[in-house]
Amino acid sequence: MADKIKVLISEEDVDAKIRELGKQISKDYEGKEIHLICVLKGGIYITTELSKRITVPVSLDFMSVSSYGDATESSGRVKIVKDLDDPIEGKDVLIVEDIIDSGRTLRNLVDLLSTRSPKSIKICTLLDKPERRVVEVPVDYVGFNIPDEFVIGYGLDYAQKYRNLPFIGVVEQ
Ligand SMILES: O=P(O)(O)OC[C@H]1O[C@H](OP(=O)(O)OP(=O)(O)O)[C@H](O)[C@@H]1O
Ligand code: HPA
Ligand SMILES: [Mg+2]
Repeated sequence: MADKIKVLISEEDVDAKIRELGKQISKDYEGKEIHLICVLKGGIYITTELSKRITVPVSLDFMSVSSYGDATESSGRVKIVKDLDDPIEGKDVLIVEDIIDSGRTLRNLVDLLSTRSPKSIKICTLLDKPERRVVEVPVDYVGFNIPDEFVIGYGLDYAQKYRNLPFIGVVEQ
């Protein structure tokens, strides 16, 4: 049976917010270059859209980490599935995520990448669930703060489905 999906944040609102984030980031990094790191798989949609709205020079790399698998709760462990292709030494790194939930994925990632001598590391996330935080993460750019609900769309999956929805939704049980 098809799942019933409720829209939480519309396509128009997501698009407008990403444009806004791109504008702010372009202003904050004026005169610099940004090395964007997309956290696969969830971060892919926001990364591509956001990068199109950034007006300073951008380079792009991908990292794949996984803590959820097909479950709806973080296992607490973060596995590196694919490392970056390029060194980040001396670069202004901006990590791009779809969501921060417990904070474990980004905490682990920031700790790991910090050992590689980047010039700076900042974080941009489309969604944040502050109520769910288990470990502290310094978040620089947030699209939307959302309540403690399991969301899908715009990169976010439920058992690997629904990443391709152009809005943020909730599966109604
Ligand atoms: O703050 P946390 O509790 O760590 O949760 C957030 C992370 O969980 C999801 O990724 P997931 O590990 O499910 O992999 P995916 O991006 O490939 O779906 C999401 O895309 C974030 O990366
Ligand atoms: O709410 C969520 N939805 C999908 N994946 C997730 N990973 C962390 N939180 C979520
Ligand atoms: Mg992810």
